[in-house]
Amino acid sequence: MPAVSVENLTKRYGDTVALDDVSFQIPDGEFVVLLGPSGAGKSTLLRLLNGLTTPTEGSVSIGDEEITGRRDDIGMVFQMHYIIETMSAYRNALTGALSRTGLLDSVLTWYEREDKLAALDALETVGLLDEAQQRAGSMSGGQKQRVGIARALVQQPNLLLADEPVASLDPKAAEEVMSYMKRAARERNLTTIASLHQVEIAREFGDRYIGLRDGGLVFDGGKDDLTMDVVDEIYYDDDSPEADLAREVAK
Ligand SMILES: Nc1ncnc2c1ncn2[C@@H]1O[C@H](COP(=O)(O)OP(=O)(O)OP(=O)(O)O)[C@@H](O)[C@H]1O
Repeated sequence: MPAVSVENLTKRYGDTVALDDVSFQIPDGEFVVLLGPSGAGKSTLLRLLNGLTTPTEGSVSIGDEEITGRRDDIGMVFQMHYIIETMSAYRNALTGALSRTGLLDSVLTWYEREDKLAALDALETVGLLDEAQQRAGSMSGGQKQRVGIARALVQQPNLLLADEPVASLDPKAAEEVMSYMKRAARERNLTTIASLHQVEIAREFGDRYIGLRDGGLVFDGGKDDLTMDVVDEIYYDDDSPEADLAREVAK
């Protein structure tokens, strides 16, 4: 059974078709990169996968369960990391256990021993064990994003979703963050879907690529199939710097 099944998924906002009859299946443990210009529907798809919004038509299933609302077993990493700057990396990672612990317990700092171990384990996975007690606010953008990944891992997700996780980082930090995300996914056989603007980084990390344009699926394939023509097809009338760079890299 696939880890994720998307069947004829359509999302309309009034007259806007944000996602148009999209279908695909993702096997367990695959690392999928979502590509597409601004407005293509990437965030909408991630929000549907996370149960943050409901389909107009079609369905999304995790394993054999159709998603009907927000779920605790789906980890999310955002462009803005939303970590708490005054807390240590460790305490930020621990908040990933909130879905199991409950808000009151977390405020009173009653975490289970297994959650504490999970937080340390997750920090180790993202290369921040030595910085566990460092105040998150004093960390670099890349380190903060790695704390965000650790927090998502503590949630013990069955699916990891990342919406433009490295868009606000310089290329070196972006590559580092993606390396750690890939490592986390590999080590835990964690099915991951990450939307990325930077095709040069995408090329390095994806097992598979899904290209969206105007809400429709225009590409679904591996690295070798991600040719210049395909990139042009995905970004056809987008003249943003990211799209120009994408074409440059695909040459
Ligand atoms: N809540 C909403 N209400 C109305 N329209 C929306 C809403 N969310 C998304 N849209 C529209 O749906 C389309 C797809 O948007 P979406 O944010 O999914 O694209 P995207 O590929 O993630 O773009 P970006 O890279 O800029 O985030 C756009 O036309 C957008 O304006």
